[in-house]
Amino acid sequence: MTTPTNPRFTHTKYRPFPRVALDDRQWPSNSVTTAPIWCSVDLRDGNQALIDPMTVEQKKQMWALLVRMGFKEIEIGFPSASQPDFDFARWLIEARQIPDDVTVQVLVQARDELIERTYEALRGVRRAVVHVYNSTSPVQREKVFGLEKSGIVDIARKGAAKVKTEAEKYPDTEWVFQYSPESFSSTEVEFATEVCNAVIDVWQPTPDNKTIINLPATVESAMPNVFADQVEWFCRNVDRRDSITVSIHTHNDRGCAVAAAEMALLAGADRIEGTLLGNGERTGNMDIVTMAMNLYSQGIDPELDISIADDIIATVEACTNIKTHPRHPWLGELVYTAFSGSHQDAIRKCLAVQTDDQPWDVAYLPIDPQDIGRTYQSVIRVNSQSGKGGASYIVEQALGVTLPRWMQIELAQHIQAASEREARELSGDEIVAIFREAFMPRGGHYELSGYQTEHSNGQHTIQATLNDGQNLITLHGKGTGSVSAFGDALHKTTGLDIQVVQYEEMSLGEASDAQAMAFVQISLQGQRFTAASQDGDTLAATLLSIVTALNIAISQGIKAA
Ligand SMILES: CC(=O)SCCNC(=O)CCNC(=O)[C@H](O)C(C)(C)COP(=O)(O)OP(=O)(O)OC[C@H]1O[C@@H](n2cnc3c(N)ncnc32)[C@H](O)[C@@H]1OP(=O)(O)O
Ligand SMILES: CC(C)C(=O)C(=O)O
Ligand SMILES: [Mg+2]
Repeated sequence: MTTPTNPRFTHTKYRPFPRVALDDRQWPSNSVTTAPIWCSVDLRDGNQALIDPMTVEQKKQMWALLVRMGFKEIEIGFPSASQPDFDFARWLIEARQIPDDVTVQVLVQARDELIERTYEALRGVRRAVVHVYNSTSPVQREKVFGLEKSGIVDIARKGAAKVKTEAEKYPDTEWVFQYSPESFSSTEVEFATEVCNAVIDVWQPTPDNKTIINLPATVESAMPNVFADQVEWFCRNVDRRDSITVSIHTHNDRGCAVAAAEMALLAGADRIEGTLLGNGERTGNMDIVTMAMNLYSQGIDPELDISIADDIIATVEACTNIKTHPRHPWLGELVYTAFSGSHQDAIRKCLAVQTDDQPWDVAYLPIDPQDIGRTYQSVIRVNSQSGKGGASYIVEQALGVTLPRWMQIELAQHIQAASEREARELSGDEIVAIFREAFMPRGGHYELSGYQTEHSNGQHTIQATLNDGQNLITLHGKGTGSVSAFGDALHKTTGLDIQVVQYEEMSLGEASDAQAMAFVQISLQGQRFTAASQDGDTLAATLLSIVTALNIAISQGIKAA
């Protein structure tokens, strides 16, 4: 047993949440196949949790983003509680900012004067959801409200009645009523259902005129499977199930808000409330972006435009003053980045064979980062944990060629040494610079000034000119190919026994002025030297790369005769 440093760290003062009696639960066998009705509560629940609540200007910015993303239901605030919320509602209505297919929603406590003010804020709106709530859990009943269950039912029933009678004063608006038994997940499910049934009895919804019943995990206090049981129990027992939209509103206290909302869909819910990137009270509201991307990555249309990921992050950060964690699911800066060698190797190999007409199937990348505007350049980043795949990928992207495997191994050694020396990540530019410095150094002992080749009777001959900085040296050689003929010519001139161990040449493009790239590894006095060269002609590129490899060898102490 570990003795905690702080003696107050005592688990025995907490109790497990009681399970729901639902032995024939169905939800574990269900699947989610379509997106739910989404409702953004960024402008209300997200806003009420901020150090500095949004100004009207920030609310306008957030509103524009939510509409652009395709939200059809947006909770715009608590207009009876604050003047900015009231003013924002008036601006939306008077400046005709609400598209025909978007419905605004507002929250209000079950208190008469607040409900009246709420309708004033909404005067003239085409369609709106009036969302009324009161708390139902034992702790709220006993310690906050000091009421028996009947008193709580009474608040709900009276609030619902007031919502209904006020609505009648504004007959030109299409009103939708929503009720939340706040702290639903911490309430005995039988009692929560009883309170909702009392509200339903007041509102008398029909299949053509539905009421929204929103089930909040105001504070997440149990595992998501317990929440799913509560939702399934509720859906089975609530009155007029066909006349209500069952909505879910989870918070993230245990880190499972998305999981709980997903399981609630399995359990029969129709609608999900949440916020972008999960801003909200304490650990936040359910993150709609994460849940929508979870659907998307399963081949389900999320019915929200998340392709504008960077705009979403920028707007949320500008309106909330909260930074996005680099490992935030789906959208964080690092979530499509691999530093480790084996991941980079797998990603590179999978990307090389992935085509647009096949289902996405790339190891370590659950979706194509390009779908949300991320480039493959940011996918592979290199530090001391990286192997040959990562650095090669970056050089290949920069040069437009595929490096031969032996070249990748050589490159990896240079990169590993540099990243360990620097003790940090190497940028793409640095990696390309290391490649060029190691394998394509400029200058050197010899410069290839020109060459001519001939081929007859199966034999290749070459005449080449080298400049050693002082003299022009003409060399002659023969062999079974131009490369071996050049090796022979170098041997005769320098006295060095140069064996071309590996070489590969490739074209860099389709156009007639295409550049060629050659990679070569020579063996000399028991050592290997690797070089690369680029030229308009493949043979020239190869000969240049041999001269470069020879120059590298000389620069490392190999002496010409
Ligand atoms: C889980 C959620 O997110 S719920 C939404 C929470 N959001 C907010 O509260 C943000 C906006 N709220 C506010 O600005 C203020 O609370 C206001 C303006 C609405 C009301 O302020 P106040 O009149 O000072 O009341 P306050 O919010 O402190 O509520 C306390 C009183 O309302 C009662 N009350 C609280 N919630 C409710 C409710 N949903 N329905 C009915 N009565 C309620 C309490 O029992 C308490 O009554 P008491 O004064 O008789 O003891
Ligand atoms: C008002 C309700 C829906 C709420 O925000 C909550 O219970 O978390
Ligand atoms: Mg909430």
